[in-house]
Amino acid sequence: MSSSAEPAKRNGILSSLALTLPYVRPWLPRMFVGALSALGATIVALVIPMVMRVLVDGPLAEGNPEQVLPFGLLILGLGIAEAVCILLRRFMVTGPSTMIEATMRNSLYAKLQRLQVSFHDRWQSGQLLSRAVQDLGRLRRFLAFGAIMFTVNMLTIVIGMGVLFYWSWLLGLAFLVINAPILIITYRFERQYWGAARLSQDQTGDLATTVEQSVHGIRVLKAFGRGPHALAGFTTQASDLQETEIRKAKFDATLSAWLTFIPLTSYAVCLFLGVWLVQQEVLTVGQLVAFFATAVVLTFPIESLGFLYAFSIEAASASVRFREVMDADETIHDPEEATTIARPEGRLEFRDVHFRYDDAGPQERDLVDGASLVIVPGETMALIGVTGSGKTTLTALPSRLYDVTQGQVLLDGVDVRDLTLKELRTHIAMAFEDATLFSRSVTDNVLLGSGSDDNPELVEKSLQIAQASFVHDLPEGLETQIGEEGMSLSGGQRQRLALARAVAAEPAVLVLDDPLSALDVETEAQVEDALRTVLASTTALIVAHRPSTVQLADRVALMREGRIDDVGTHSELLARNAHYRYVISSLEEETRKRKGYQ
Ligand SMILES: Nc1ncnc2c1ncn2[C@@H]1O[C@H](COP(=O)(O)OP(=O)(O)OP(=O)(O)O)[C@@H](O)[C@H]1O
Repeated sequence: MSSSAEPAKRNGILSSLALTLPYVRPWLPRMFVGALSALGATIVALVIPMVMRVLVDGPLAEGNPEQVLPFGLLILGLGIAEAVCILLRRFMVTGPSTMIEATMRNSLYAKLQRLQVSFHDRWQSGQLLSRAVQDLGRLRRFLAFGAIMFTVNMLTIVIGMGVLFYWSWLLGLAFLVINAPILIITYRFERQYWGAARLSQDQTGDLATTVEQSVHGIRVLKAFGRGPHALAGFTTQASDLQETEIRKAKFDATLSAWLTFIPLTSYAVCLFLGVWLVQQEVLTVGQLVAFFATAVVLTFPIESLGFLYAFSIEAASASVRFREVMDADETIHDPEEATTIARPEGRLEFRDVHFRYDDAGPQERDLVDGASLVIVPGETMALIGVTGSGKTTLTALPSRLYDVTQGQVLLDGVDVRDLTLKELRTHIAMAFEDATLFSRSVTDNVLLGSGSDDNPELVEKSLQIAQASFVHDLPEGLETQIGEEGMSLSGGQRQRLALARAVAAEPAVLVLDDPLSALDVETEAQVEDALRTVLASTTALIVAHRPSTVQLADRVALMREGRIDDVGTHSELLARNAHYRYVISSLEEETRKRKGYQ
């Protein structure tokens, strides 16, 4: 999903922020105390002018300087009370906001784990990364500071207005009328700023995707000398983001200017009016001082509205972006009433299976278009077909990386959709051509699918079968941390480790999507020999791109135009199927070419 993807319909700020309520709710009492403390601090700040009025109209006007000390002490006490309230606010709010952020981040990560592969096919990694890191950080800061200050400042303004009216309703009214246009200005600001805030967050996600992709593909970029080209693309994206940030800053600056200018204008008008009222003896000097002391207290809350309003909009937009992921449909999930297979035998059946990707055009035929195939327990079935015939796609269906769009995949006669995903994936393990490893130790990588964290015998056995004993020569043996995605290993080494991982899962069914493609022919033969011993008890479906892999199999299934065209032993198919002979001869041709290169 890119920045051009349709963002969720724009809600109001409050309803967007309310999307985080399930995570905020447990902490509301504490945050409420925090808000009360902040309000306490503000009220204390508002009381100080009142004390000053009494001081000015009383002891100072009457010429009693000895009474100034108690007033001074009172103001000092009020100052201390204000500081304590501010401390309490921080204490009450900081912990919850970090807890909320952590809970939301964990929920997001858990959701990403649950979401089907087709979701990840559609969404850019940077968009997910920026939501998990940047948006949630923004929400935390808003909850810890913005939300409380916004509420308190609004309350301060309302209470302060009341106090201004108390000192002089005429001055209060003048103050209110002159400041009223702020409402219209902030309304316009919200409309402009919302779009820019969302755009900037999406562009940040796009930028993160670009960084991620270029780091991931750094070898390709370097090998093809495309670094400068990638940099040019990145620079364009970065300057798009910069432009959006400048637009935001302009909106922000315009609002702040109005929020400074309008209250100052109102002070000037109120000053003239106030002096005149004092001359008319409608107001005392003390009341006028108190009015202005109160109005000064309101200066910061009014000015800060611009910044806090922008902050709220950004947090609201971040909250919408978070929910867009959280609300994504989980199309592949556990059944309501799951069946279980206590002792799987490993009979795998594709029964009239159809599948098409979400982005397939309506006129296109199904990519898997009525495939039927039975693999009996302990059998090794090779799957071959011309490139693009749908072999990889078919192998993704048994473990429900994608769900069939019609038909059934059955394990021991049970529809795979009737098992929990956890159980299904303990029965069926996969190894892919593109071997993905994690930045963890060799042991952790091998045991990833085994359900055990510590099983040295199993690790050793699996490594032997996958001909991956090279790991013992790594600097720290099995405890060596593998670089990100196994980048520190060769392609063939990575594939062998991924194969060891699939073997260590000790599944009833092993699905191997051409996991030996990066191996030299000799190593492949050794792995195949070792696999034969394992596969004797395991049902296996192996996508084959080399004739030697086909010979490992008990039978071969030929895939053609989305169907299983023929099934038989290698020699049977060679004898009776012209298309099979064509596919095999192209595989032989490819293998010859590859050998020529080696
Ligand atoms: N995630 C996806 N979303 C949309 N289309 C896809 C996706 N993955 C594969 N395809 C399309 O499905 C078709 C079949 O791909 P698939 O990888 O299953 O074929 P294959 O027989 O394994 O090919 P090869 O032998 O080259 O590995 C291709 O045309 C491909 O473009």
